[in-house]
Amino acid sequence: MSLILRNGKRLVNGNDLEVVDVVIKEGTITAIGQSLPGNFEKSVDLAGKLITPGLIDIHVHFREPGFTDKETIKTGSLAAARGGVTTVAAMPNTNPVPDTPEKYAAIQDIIEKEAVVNVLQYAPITEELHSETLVDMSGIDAFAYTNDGVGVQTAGTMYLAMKEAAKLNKPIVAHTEDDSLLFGGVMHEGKKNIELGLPGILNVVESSQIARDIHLAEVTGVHYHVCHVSAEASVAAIREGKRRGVKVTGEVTPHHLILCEDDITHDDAVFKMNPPLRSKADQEALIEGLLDGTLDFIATDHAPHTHAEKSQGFKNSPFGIVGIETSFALMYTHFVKTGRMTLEFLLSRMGENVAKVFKLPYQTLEVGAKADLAVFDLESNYVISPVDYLSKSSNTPFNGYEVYGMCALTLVDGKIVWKAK
Ligand SMILES: NC(=O)N[C@@H](CC(=O)O)C(=O)O
Ligand SMILES: [Zn+2]
Ligand SMILES: [Zn+2]
Repeated sequence: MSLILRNGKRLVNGNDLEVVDVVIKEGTITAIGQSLPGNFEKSVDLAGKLITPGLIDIHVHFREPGFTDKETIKTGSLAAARGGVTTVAAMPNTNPVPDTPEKYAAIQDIIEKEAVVNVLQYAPITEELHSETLVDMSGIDAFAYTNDGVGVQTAGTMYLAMKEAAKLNKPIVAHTEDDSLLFGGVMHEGKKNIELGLPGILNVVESSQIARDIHLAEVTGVHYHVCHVSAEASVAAIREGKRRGVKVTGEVTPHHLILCEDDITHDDAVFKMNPPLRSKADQEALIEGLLDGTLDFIATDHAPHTHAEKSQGFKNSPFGIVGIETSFALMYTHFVKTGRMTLEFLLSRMGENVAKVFKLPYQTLEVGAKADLAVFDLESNYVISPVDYLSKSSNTPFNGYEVYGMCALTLVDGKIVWKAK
């Protein structure tokens, strides 16, 4: 099968683009250039849209096995394709938790059969995510280990996990949340929770565990990666850790970069996620942290829940929002269109930098590279609408937002896995 994508625009540097055709044969890019001659079995006119290596989202919940009413590996990966995301990493807070080689292999089997994009599967740090017994890390050959969904509550367990992961040269990825500081909180402890009369979640719930873990990472030498950083003090702790030479990295979500507690209009669980939307000052610290390299990249924490589950208000609904279908458009609209970052910077933080941090293969737009590609329409706007989602769930406060940067086409291994109508 030979395919030519005509009249795309690739990034040269900053925000500068140049018109190119891209030829793909047997899943590989075989030519890039202007007005390329030749006969091809299939030709697609990109009409001046951006063509770029596919995005990587290192933090998603695909809910399989166990919670397939919220999402499956099939629907989650279709949603990824619609977002221009060609590689994802799925969290292990499934049922069962993949805490044995057999349970882990069972998920790999589903991925092999069902996934339309590249899906990596995390293994947990402890059995049942319970902070007690470490999984057999050498027996479960995952790219990284995490208990995302819950924090590792005891320092001793985290220390032993880090020692083992360091020995295997694998990262420890941490959802940082000290349960003893939670006091039943459901949203950020700030202004809005008082206005709405809801119990708050302190910033130190997160930042104190990050501080603990950075010290443990320093003595164990492990690569320690922090999920969904939300608080100013957390950014400061990571910045200081990096300065001391600790192998610490961090991610930030589009929702924590774009929203803060002031944007919560009323008691609606569409605004409920963990960690919560924090103060304006926290939001600004996250943006600064991303811009200065303290936070290494963007990940969505795509966390689908059913409409029924999310219709129970802040107190009773589960934490989490979807994000994989809208991450590029939201970030492009709010940060590149407004001049706060270049397109080059954004794409690196949604692709190349993620690959660098986790030592994953990264497909550049070059002859000889595997054709994992995304095409984005930067010129026209559209309204984010739940009826368009390929995800089973639509729980996000961004429904109704007007954005630029719709994904028009996605290819994995040279095959079209998403094409906008
Ligand atoms: N982020 C969330 O609010 N929820 C996630 C768990 C998590 O990422 O901590 C989920 O699994 O629903
Ligand atoms: Zn988490
Ligand atoms: Zn998560």
